[in-house]
Amino acid sequence: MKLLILDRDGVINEDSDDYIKSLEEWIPIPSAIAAIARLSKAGWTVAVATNQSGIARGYYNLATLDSMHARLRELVAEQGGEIGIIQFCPHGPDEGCDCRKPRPGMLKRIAAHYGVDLAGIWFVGDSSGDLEAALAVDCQPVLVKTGKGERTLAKTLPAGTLVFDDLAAVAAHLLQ
Ligand SMILES: O=P(O)(O)OC[C@@H](O)[C@H]1O[C@@H](OP(=O)(O)O)[C@@H](O)[C@@H](O)[C@@H]1O
Ligand SMILES: [Mg+2]
Ligand SMILES: [Zn+2]
Repeated sequence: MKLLILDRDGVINEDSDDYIKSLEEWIPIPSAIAAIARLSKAGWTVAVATNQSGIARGYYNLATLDSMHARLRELVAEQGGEIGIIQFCPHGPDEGCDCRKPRPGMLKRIAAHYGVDLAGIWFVGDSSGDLEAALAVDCQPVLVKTGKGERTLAKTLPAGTLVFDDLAAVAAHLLQ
């Protein structure tokens, strides 16, 4: 199974240090939407694993989060593709859940959903926590320079991390 797992904020859509608190603040990266559609049409399953501590912080609610994900699905479908499972962690940093990246709980749930092993599956993110979550379950850590990616690139990266400008470049590599 060709499975690709994506972080959301900073990879699929623009990120903000003030969180993405409303549908209006959810600004897709156009080339990322096109990349997801291209991958999907080429037989890839594209899943998402996203930290959404803004829920626990009271910045927005589940209905708002669902509206962002409905919009994401709509935009990809308009280009003939589809998004697979979207896993999110609604918890705050102090709740000790197993799903908040850098813990790999969401990646494990995605693998279980599709009945696949995570070893070597690419997980594309913009933050250190994404890369650490990947390593925790033997996924291939992939950093993109969009979102917080440039900031992450300025720090020491885990050995073996692949770096691409953006999701479109990741898709071009996978589809070459
Ligand atoms: O990149 P993904 O995982 O899709 O989502 C990240 C967001 O949930 C937010 O995560 C927060 O981190 P804290 O949760 O406050 O540590 C901050 O980095 C925000 O800027 C960011 O929008
Ligand atoms: Mg991110
Ligand atoms: Zn969680």
